[in-house]
Amino acid sequence: MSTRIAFLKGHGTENDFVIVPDPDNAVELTPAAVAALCDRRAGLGGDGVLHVVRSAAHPEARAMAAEAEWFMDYRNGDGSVAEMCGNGVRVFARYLQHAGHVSEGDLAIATRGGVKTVHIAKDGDITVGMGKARLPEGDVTVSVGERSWPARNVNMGNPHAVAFVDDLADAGDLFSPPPFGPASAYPEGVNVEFVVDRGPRHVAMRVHERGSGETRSCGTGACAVAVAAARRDGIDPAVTGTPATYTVDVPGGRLVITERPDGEIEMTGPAVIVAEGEFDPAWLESVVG
Ligand SMILES: N[C@@H](CCC[C@H](N)C(=O)O)C(=O)O
Repeated sequence: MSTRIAFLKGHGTENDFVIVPDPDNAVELTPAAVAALCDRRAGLGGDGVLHVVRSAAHPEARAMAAEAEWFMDYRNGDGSVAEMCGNGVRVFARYLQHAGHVSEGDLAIATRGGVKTVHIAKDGDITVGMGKARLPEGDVTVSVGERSWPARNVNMGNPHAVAFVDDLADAGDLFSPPPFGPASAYPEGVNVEFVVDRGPRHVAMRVHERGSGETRSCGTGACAVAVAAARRDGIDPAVTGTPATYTVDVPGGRLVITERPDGEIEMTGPAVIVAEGEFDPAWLESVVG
């Protein structure tokens, strides 16, 4: 890692990120460096890192460069790599706007989960085309300690297990021990959502994220929850020919999810930049060598 590195801090429904602008992909973000940046006591603190790189400069994104100028190289707080981050991609778009790279309107962002279309609205909210959900067949179970719940396996580019519970407090302290789904269904680990009903097409959730622990929100998780809730309610837009919209409350705010008859899912929510600065070079040296 070179010595002088700029950062920003941002969040989407309080799913918070350290943003590292690095157009030429010159910063070596090792897993240890990411974990140090995300450390809430000894580092800057965040659920993950949004590494902002031009697609043409990143080996994983070069093939998408003609479609999307910028690549969201997303990392979880423990340094692991994930395919997609729904709150992250809104905050990523907000950063591009803040830095003057884009203005209000539509843009395409490359992610490991493919190119996502993003709309920055005048009112400040950001809408992301999240793609289609996959619903692998087969029952899955999520467990916390001695307790288990049946869950729905939903893939939003990344893996989710959605469990409907009587009370969000049922899940207890999601950190000790963390919830898990069966390794056979989730060989790469899983994000677990616990969900309760709040009203017609309105649910609330808690989430334990793979690689980050319990967070205040998860955008891909909210999409997985909306789809699982719709199927549970007997609603499939592909069958009815009508879009289905669910409001999903998360501990850090609210997301609105619409599934269209063609299966495409759109998520709308806020994205905020809260600070910007430069890492202290001596500190960086000490944590990443
Ligand atoms: N917070 C994210 C999801 C981030 C990735 C996830 N932890 C994984 O490993 O799949 C979101 O808003 O979608």
